[in-house]
Amino acid sequence: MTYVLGLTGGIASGKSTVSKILASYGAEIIDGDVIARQLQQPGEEGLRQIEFQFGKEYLNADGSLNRTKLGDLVFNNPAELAKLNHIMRPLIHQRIIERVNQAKKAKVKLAVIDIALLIEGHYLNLCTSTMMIETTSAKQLSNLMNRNHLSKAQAQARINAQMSNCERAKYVDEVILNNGSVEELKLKMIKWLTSKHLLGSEVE
Ligand SMILES: CC(C)(COP(=O)(O)OP(=O)(O)OC[C@H]1O[C@@H](n2cnc3c(N)ncnc32)[C@H](O)[C@@H]1O)[C@@H](O)C(=O)NCCC(=O)NCCS
Ligand SMILES: Nc1ncnc2c1ncn2[C@@H]1O[C@H](COP(=O)(O)OP(=O)(O)OP(=O)(O)O)[C@@H](O)[C@H]1O
Repeated sequence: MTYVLGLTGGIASGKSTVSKILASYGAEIIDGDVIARQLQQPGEEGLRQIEFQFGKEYLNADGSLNRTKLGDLVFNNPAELAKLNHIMRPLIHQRIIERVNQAKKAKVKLAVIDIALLIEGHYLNLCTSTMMIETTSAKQLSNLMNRNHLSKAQAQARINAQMSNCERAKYVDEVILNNGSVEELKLKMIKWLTSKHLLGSEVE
C-alpha cells in the first residue's frame, strides 16, 4: 500500500525542503510547481491556453513564458489569477492523479504530493494524510524575497494571494513548524516517518 502524504503550506514556508528530506529517505515527490512548469513549456497545452487568454506579450522572445510578468499580473489581481487557475488547475490535477496512480502501481512506499494549493485544488481525498508546513510570517517573507529576488511588496502580494495558514490548518491532519534550522526540520520528519512506520526501503 502506498502512503500518500499531501504536503501544503504557504509559499516559501519550506515544503520543498521537507520534500527533499523525505526524498532522501526514499519518498517519491510529486511536485505541483514542477508539473505546472512542464505544462507551460513551448508546445504544451498550458502555455497554448495562457497565450490565448493573456496574449503574446506574456511570452519571452524565445516563446517561453515570461513568468515574472505573468506573476506580477496575477498576484496583484484576483480576477486574472482566477483566469490562470481556470487554465492550469485541471491540467495539473490530471497529471497529479496519473503520478499517484503510477506510484501505487510501482508499490512505492511513500508518495508526497507537494503543492501549495492542496486544499484549493481538491487533492485531500487522494491523500492518506495531510501535513501543513508553517513558518513565521517574517521568515516566510524573507525566504521568499531571497529565493525569488522579489521586493517586499511583490513578496507580500504573493503571500496575500493564497489561503491563510489559519484557514489551511482547518483542513490538514498535522502542522509542522519550520521555525528553526533545516537540521531541526529533518529531525521532525524522521520522527514523523518513524510514527508512520515509513522508515526503510522505497518499495514494499
Ligand atoms: C504565475 C506564475 C507564472 C509565476 O511563476 P514563478 O516562477 O514566479 O513562480 P512559481 O511557479 O515558481 O510558483 C512559486 C509559488 O507561487 C505560489 N503560486 C503559484 N501559482 C499560484 C496560484 N495559482 N495561486 C496561489 N499561489 C500560487 C505557490 O506557492 C508556488 O509554489 C506561476 O506561478 C504559474 O503559472 N502559476 C499557475 C500554476 C499553478 O497553479 N502553480 C502552482 C501549483 S501549486
Ligand atoms: N529551516 C530553514 N532554514 C533556512 N532556510 C530555509 C528553511 N526552510 C526553508 N528555507 C529556505 O527558504 C526558501 C523557501 O523554502 P522552500 O523552497 O522549501 O519553500 P516552499 O514552501 O517549497 O516554497 P514554494 O511554495 O514556493 O514552492 C528556500 O530558499 C529554502 O532553502
